[in-house]
Amino acid sequence: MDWSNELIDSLTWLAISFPLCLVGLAAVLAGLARYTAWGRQVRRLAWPYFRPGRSWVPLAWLALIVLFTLLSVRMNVLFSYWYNGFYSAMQALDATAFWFMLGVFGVLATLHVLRALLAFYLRQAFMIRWRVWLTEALMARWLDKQAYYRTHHVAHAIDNPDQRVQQDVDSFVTSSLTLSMGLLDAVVSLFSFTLILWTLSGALAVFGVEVPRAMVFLVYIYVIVATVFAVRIGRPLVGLSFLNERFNASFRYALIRLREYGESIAFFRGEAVERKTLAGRFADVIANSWAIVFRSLKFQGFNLTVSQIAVVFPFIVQAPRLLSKEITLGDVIQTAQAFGQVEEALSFLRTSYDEFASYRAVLDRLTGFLDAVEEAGQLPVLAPTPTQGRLSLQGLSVRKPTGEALISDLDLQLQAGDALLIRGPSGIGKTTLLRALAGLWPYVEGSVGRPVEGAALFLPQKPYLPLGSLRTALYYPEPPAEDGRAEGVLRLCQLANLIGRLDEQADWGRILSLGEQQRLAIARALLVQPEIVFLDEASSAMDEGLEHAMYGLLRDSLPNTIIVSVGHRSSLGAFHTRTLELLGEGRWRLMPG
Ligand SMILES: Nc1ncnc2c1ncn2[C@@H]1O[C@H](COP(=O)(O)OP(=O)(O)OP(=O)(O)O)[C@@H](O)[C@H]1O
Repeated sequence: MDWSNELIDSLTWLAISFPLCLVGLAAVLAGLARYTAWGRQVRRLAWPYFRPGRSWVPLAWLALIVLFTLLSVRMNVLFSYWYNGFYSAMQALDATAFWFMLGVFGVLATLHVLRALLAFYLRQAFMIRWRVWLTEALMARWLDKQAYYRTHHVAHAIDNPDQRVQQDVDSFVTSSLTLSMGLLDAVVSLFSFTLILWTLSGALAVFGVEVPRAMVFLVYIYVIVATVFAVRIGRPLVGLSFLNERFNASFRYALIRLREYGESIAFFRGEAVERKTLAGRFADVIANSWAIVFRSLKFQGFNLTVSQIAVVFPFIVQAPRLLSKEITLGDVIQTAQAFGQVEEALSFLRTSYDEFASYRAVLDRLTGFLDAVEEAGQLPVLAPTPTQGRLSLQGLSVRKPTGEALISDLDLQLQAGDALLIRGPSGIGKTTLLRALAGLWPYVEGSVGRPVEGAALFLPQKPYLPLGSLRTALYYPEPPAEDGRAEGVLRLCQLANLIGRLDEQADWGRILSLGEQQRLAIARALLVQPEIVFLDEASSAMDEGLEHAMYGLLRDSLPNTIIVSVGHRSSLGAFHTRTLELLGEGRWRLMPG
């Protein structure tokens, strides 16, 4: 090896191999996307980010990572020649060559450290950027057209969507890069070190037959046989790794529910039942972990044995040629190194099998998420026609997901200042009618005209209080304002005691009583002054006197607003101009007062 020319040689090597690798990588990815189901899943998830029509930056960044992967292979090749020269110098007791090789090492080691640090930075920065983009894209799709809600109605509802957005995106990005660059590294190393091994290996007599370049053939046969066995031993890890994620997610979900419904469970003294549920789900996690441990023991045991044999194998084969002075000690060391590199490269499939198994599971979960979101997007929606100060229902029919009629052919007109009370026994479809009017319920026909967006307000029985201050909750979903109106409406809703705490950050959904939360929702209506307000048992937790006061306040403060209420108390009738009674099986009756 001529070290003085090496810089030029290495640059030439890079100039040839870099474009070749880019083309090869693109061809492999295109082939996988065309001929394998998981390749198509990768394309579906990755293409929107790498599409040049959007931006060239991700592809350029990836190309830079490919370049650094090639540099790493080239450095390994140089190190293998360095070992040869260094050991040969020592064997020859050549002091000049020895010190020269130490100088070469100094240059190589410096370059190696710089390359490793830069490569690390490039990879991490690339992964963070990709993760940010993909997470934002999935969050956007999750929030678009109320997919977070409507996915409950799809045929293939998904478990733990939160885990998919948060954890699986990270795993997808990391594994995509490590697996693809690992493969590239393996292929280029295979070429480079097979060449080295070819020049260093001699003939070997196998059962009396002379095999030329025996070392090259031996390493290939050895690893191919080992890989076939390893894939058979490792295959069950695919399913086990999928189950691992599922069981953990379901255990975590049970823990979250325990926290969310803590108070109800505490009232019930339901600890024993909860412990049983938790223990059951945790037992699944542990049983699966043991199954992974035992399967991995077999898998890793096999892999370790294969790698250990590979350490001594080249020495045994080359020893006779060294002893007969056909080759130098440096040649033997370089052979062992090249053998190790070829073995490692060929073993890529075998050693990455478990990571690939988890990767497939991640792909299934992420594409399952996209499927559910797309399916939710295709569910029919009854988008309301915008009107001003008027509610108009024509031929409105609402069904259960099973097809059972809840309301058939409803015609109704309400003008500004009108108020409608919807009544009927529990489970008859009152809330579902409001969902249909809001455009959330998919099983609906007919037409709805009503004020939309900020001009319509829906108040459910259990108000939603977002994270943050009380002021944020009061103005939600508008940004909080400090215009003095919040204090006024709190006073009107008999919540003056909260005025001093408007900017306090707390878990208000837990602190305030349900009645207080419902009054806070009424205060929100007073602030927003909508053209139409829907109240779904929004005063159920108040006593009759307070409910009376709140409805009186609504009517007086918002005289032109249409009020549509769902409620059971007969006293509510006084505040409504019409009553819609649901009678079951789709029948209904509209009455004055
Ligand atoms: N997501 C859903 N999937 C399947 N069935 C549903 C779903 N949501 C509601 N239902 C069914 O639709 C019917 C009407 O429910 P809805 O909540 O509208 O009743 P309601 O009249 O408001 O009852 P309540 O007075 O008890 O609040 C019920 O039988 C309910 O089980």
